[in-house]
Amino acid sequence: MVVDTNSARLTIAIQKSGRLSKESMKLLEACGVKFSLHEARLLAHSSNQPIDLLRVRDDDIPGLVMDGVVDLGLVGENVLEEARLERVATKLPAEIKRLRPLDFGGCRLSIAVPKEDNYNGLKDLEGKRIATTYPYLLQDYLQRQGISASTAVLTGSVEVAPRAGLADAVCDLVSTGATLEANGLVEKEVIFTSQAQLIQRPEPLNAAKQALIDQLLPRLDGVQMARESKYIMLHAPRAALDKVAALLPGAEDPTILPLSHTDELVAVHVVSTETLFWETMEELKAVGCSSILVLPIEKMMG
Ligand SMILES: Nc1ncnc2c1ncn2[C@@H]1O[C@H](COP(=O)(O)OP(=O)(O)OP(=O)(O)O)[C@@H](O)[C@H]1O
Ligand SMILES: O=P(O)(O)OC[C@H]1O[C@H](OP(=O)(O)OP(=O)(O)O)[C@H](O)[C@@H]1O
Ligand SMILES: [Mg+2]
Repeated sequence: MVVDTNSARLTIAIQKSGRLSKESMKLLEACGVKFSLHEARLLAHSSNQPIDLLRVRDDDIPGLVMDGVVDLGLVGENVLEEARLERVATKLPAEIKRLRPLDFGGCRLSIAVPKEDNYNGLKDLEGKRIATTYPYLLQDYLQRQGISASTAVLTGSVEVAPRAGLADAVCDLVSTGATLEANGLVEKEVIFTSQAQLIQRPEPLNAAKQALIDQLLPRLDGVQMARESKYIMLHAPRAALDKVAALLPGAEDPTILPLSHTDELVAVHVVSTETLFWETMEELKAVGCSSILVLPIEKMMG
């Protein structure tokens, strides 16, 4: 199969099955791009937009975008930077355009050692062997820190390497830390922090594709902004409005509405760009607010 990048159809590469797949699909759907997916199919056509999805292993996404085989890709920064370093080292094209950071796939790449080790700092890794799926990111970091250590490259089950006698330490992705803990490892150095990114191939796109992207990006911003925002409604004592405004995080220009049954209370409606914690709701109640509602927002446009 050859994807025709000169056609009017925009091609987007996403992870077929893994940590980023569901969120990638959800985001595109929230932007109004519909797909009816056949699980086994590599290429899926959108039913309402001239957009095709190429579903591949995440490791292949940076190369597909850098080589101009697809127009856009959704991929973790860790995989992107690893591919970039590898391609620079092997003199392959490594340019991409970064369009947007995405609000999912947050994790860090960390060096961890067995919990029984007496680790006192990076110098303890000198001359050691570190198991990782990210040899270029790891060596780039070690070099900058002036440490010389060897790498054992494993594409999976990195965290079992020390117990299996394959390495002294690991350099692996961490989110909650549960995987490290379950394998008797302790996180010592964060070498890279990552989240998913929307990337574009470096050459300019034809007018039809560019028009699609120009429509897609504001939608994507609207979806991401809406996810972080809440619509808050409450009744507040007129006399406490200043205190209420100070308590509401990231809330600008609240709408103040009169209530039919009382002059002392007013209804306040406001979009807040930050999470409203229980503690803040309790403080609002303490200054006399009642009927406090926090609602999710689906879409936003300025
Ligand atoms: N625990 C985690 N929490 C959040 N994001 C993560 C976590 N682990 C990995 N990620 C992000 O999701 C990406 C994909 O992770 P996943 O484990 O699905 O990859 P994979 O096993 O390499 O999949 P593939 O089969 O596509 O190669 C990672 O490269 C990283 O950016
Ligand atoms: O700190 P934690 O929350 O435990 O997450 C870290 C784990 O998550 C990822 O693996 P994943 O669960 O995606 O499975 P994989 O081993 O198949 O990649 C990553 O490779 C770590 O092993
Ligand atoms: Mg992978």
